Amino acid sequence: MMRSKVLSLVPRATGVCRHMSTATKLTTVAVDDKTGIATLTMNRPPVNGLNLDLLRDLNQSIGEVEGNKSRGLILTSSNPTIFSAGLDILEMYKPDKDRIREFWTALQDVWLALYGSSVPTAAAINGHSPAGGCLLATSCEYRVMLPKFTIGLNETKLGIVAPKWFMSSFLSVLPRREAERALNQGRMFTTEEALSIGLIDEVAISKEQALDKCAQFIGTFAKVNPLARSLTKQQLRAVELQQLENERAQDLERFLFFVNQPSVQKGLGIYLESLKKKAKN
Ligand SMILES: CCCCCCCCC/C=C/C(=O)SCCNC(=O)CCNC(=O)[C@H](O)C(C)(C)COP(=O)(O)OP(=O)(O)OC[C@H]1O[C@@H](n2cnc3c(N)ncnc32)[C@H](O)[C@@H]1OP(=O)(O)O
Repeated sequence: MMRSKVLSLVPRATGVCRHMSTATKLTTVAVDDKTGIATLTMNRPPVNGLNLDLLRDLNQSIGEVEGNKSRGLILTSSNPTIFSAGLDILEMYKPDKDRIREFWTALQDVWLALYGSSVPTAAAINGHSPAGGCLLATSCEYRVMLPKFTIGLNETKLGIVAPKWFMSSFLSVLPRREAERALNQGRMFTTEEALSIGLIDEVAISKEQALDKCAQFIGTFAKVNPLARSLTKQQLRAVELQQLENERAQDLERFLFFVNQPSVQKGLGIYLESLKKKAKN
């Protein structure tokens, strides 16, 4: 039975799905009654750009899943072609000085909550997943992706630098040599390339199949003691988590200094223009 207010009932393949969150607007959490697995869906048109509001909602939803004793968390998108376009560049371009602090702090919070989540996590990557999208996906323990999309940390291509903790998630999935090369190149991988290098674990032909495969992964822990499993995961991830916890303030100042450099602002402006021109053509 659900432990928080049930707002609506929606049948799904595996069982009855109960939508729980939803004081928030940009994310929803639906818990499958049969499997006990929560699906957290990002829903910020047009591209699930991670702005302050979406980050806050993500953080709240992850907290909700932690709190409601779900058996696992599947992260996905309501957009049929985009998992997440990464950070909303508009938050970083000509930023408001108070809001950008809150923005970066909210991103730190989301990473700490997702990478350090006590429940098993999986990403059903049902669309493109650049930069911050890849950060979210690689913070999960398992990734299933649909064909003909791309994923990667492309920061260097935008003239920006992925922070250490972005690299930590990436390095928890890829061998160091592959991660280093891809980060330096700002490389985006196709689904097929991502599978062959190990950046994703499986390919699915539909979102439904991706969700099922994620649920199967989470099901592999059914006979493992949950406390032992979560303590094991958290010990394995403790160094990276603790590093950001210890350096949060410096990390924020580093980001602010970097992003406010005139050359970085100019580069972000040019990149935004190129995205808009592409949309017009
Ligand atoms: C030392 C440490 C220091 C720290 C230094 C700082 C470190 C920061 C780390 C940064 C991490 C990041 O995530 S940076 C973000 C990186 N993200 C990207 O490069 C993704 C860019 N976007 C894309 O590639 C594409 O949009 C893609 C996601 C594939 C979807 O393609 P589509 O053709 O479907 O859609 P588009 O037409 O391109 O986009 C639709 C609209 O959304 C807008 N849009 C797309 N992506 C956007 C984005 N990320 N932010 C804002 N707006 C975006 C477009 O401009 C369009 O706006 P209109 O024309 O107005 O409709």
